[in-house]
Amino acid sequence: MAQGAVLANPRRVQWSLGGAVVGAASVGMAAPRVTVFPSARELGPALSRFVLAEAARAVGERGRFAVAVSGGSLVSLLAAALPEAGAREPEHPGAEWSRWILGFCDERLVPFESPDSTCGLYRKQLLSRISIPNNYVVAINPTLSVEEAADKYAERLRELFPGDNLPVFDLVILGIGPDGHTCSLFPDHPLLQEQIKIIAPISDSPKPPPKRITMTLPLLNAARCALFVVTGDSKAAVLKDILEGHHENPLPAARVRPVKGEVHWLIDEAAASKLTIKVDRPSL
Ligand SMILES: O=C(O)[C@H](O)[C@@H](O)[C@H](O)[C@H](O)COP(=O)(O)O
Repeated sequence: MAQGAVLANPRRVQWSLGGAVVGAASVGMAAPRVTVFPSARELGPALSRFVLAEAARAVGERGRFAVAVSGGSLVSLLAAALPEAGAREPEHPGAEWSRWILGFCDERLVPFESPDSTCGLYRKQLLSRISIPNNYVVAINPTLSVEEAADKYAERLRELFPGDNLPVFDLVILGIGPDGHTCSLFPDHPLLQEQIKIIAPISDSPKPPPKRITMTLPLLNAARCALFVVTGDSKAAVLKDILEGHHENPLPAARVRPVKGEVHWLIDEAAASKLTIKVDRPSL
């Protein structure tokens, strides 16, 4: 059982942050669990506890932890908290980095040296401090065309998930844009209808740079757990729409509903400011 996780019953797992339960989920239910923190400062340690608990559960059950991460502000949030948590608890079963497979929920088609490269940023800020084996960091080949890069990425994932019809990540960690995009899946984009590809190219991303590859909804919704991390008042309106709106044409982030998995939201008070639904506020 993942350290820090208290199994209330076979269908519920609770995550603790120094004794305070920061979230709970009924395994198999898609109902999102929303946990609100005063600011990113308090959210960071809870994020690393959550990730390490998921990692411990995966390693305990399957001997490895397959996680996919997004770009943007998530990079610095993870880099600030994860290495420190791992150093604080080197025996934590989730901190056995050699058991990790790290993929990217999306990636920009730029050289790794570019400040726009998500993998480049993770290499600099996180992977220089936690030693995931290089061949288990699934990076794109940015020298290919965006179509080829997407195909090659999908091929590599299928190699790493032999026997899975769809690669099943233990955890996908997502952000949202003010327009409700997640990964590089944008509102009203044809990619939202993609049902065959697991990784798709996009050349007209409204968020620069324009050329990217992205996980598609079938792949995201095959995950065991989807975790959204959202901070800042610029996300408050769209977050209300995603969590409380009932649309014929849901925003991309609202379409992430893992078929057999959980959805969690770790957000700060600024992003939560327009919500009326029930949320958890851990006593820190
Ligand atoms: O590489 C990217 O651009 C992302 O994967 C993207 O989907 C990001 O998660 C959101 O745009 C939120 O970004 P912020 O958290 O920086 O607002």
